[in-house]
Amino acid sequence: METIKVIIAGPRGRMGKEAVQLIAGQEHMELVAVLDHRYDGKLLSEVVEFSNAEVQIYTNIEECLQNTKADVLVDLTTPEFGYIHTKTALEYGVRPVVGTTGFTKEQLEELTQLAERKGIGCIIAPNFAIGAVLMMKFSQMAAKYFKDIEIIEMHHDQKLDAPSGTAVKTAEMISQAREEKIQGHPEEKETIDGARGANFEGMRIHSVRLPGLIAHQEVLLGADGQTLTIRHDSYNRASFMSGVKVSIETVLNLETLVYGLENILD
Ligand SMILES: NC(=O)C1=CN([C@@H]2O[C@H](COP(=O)(O)OP(=O)(O)OC[C@H]3O[C@@H](n4cnc5c(N)ncnc54)[C@H](OP(=O)(O)O)[C@@H]3O)[C@@H](O)[C@H]2O)C=CC1
Ligand SMILES: O=C(O)C1=N[C@H](C(=O)O)C[C@H](O)C1
Repeated sequence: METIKVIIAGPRGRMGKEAVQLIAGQEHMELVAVLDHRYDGKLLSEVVEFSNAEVQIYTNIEECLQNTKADVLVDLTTPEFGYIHTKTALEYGVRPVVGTTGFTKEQLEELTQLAERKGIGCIIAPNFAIGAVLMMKFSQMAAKYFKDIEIIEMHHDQKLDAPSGTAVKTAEMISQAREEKIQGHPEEKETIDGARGANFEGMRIHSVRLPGLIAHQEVLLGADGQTLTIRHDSYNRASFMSGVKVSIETVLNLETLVYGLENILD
């Protein structure tokens, strides 16, 4: 297998650090540069404690892409910059693997069209953990029989986007198996704004943010006299790394944008 040259954007972050370690452990992958918004020209090992990655930090994405001739850019940054990085990478013919969440529907559509036009692969995966993908698929299956659904996503309090990318993807997948439905009492009133959560085609999404949490989600499905709860927990960021690895390998063989890890797993 040929060596896959990888750039990581956001290498000092919680996910980015884990991804740097992942690449270091792969014989068929090489970290050729990292993209940050600080420490231009320094080595990653100089700015991240316990890192021995002797790889250059770039703060300018175009310079980074031109100088490194990478195959794949892994983005683990913020909704604002993740979108810019993905778009720029596609324009330069570098395949993005994007874990960053919080993109709008319009941004996803635009990136899909750009990848199509360029004829190169891109993977945007709101959740790289296999258990989370199964939770979404099981919820979609159950929605055929249980039409009333509430999603409770629970994350650490440093998270920028709400609802989480996983919750949005779950709701989108469920909506393929269930008609839009008004839930709860048709005349219910919120006496405190937001009490019933966000409304996605009648499904309710509740976002919890607390220190101590990492990434957790429950999908509650109700029917006459019974409820079904489908829950997934990530207890560390290593839980996401097998999905990052398979995405880096798979994106090389794609010619379009794929949104969701469920679309590339066997
Ligand atoms: N798909 C999945 O399975 C998962 C996705 N995520 C998503 O990944 C993203 C990152 O999460 P997490 O690691 O927890 O967040 P962190 O805040 O820990 O990391 C983000 C990193 O990006 C850096 N950054 C900010 N702006 C830029 C920029 N312009 N260029 C390069 N780097 C930049 C930040 O630097 P600084 O701190 O100096 O601002 C920080 O080091 C989020 O969108 C999150 O929702 C998270 C977990 C799993
Ligand atoms: O910010 C996080 O931490 C996570 N973000 C992703 C999301 O928004 O769904 C994936 C996972 O839940 C962790």
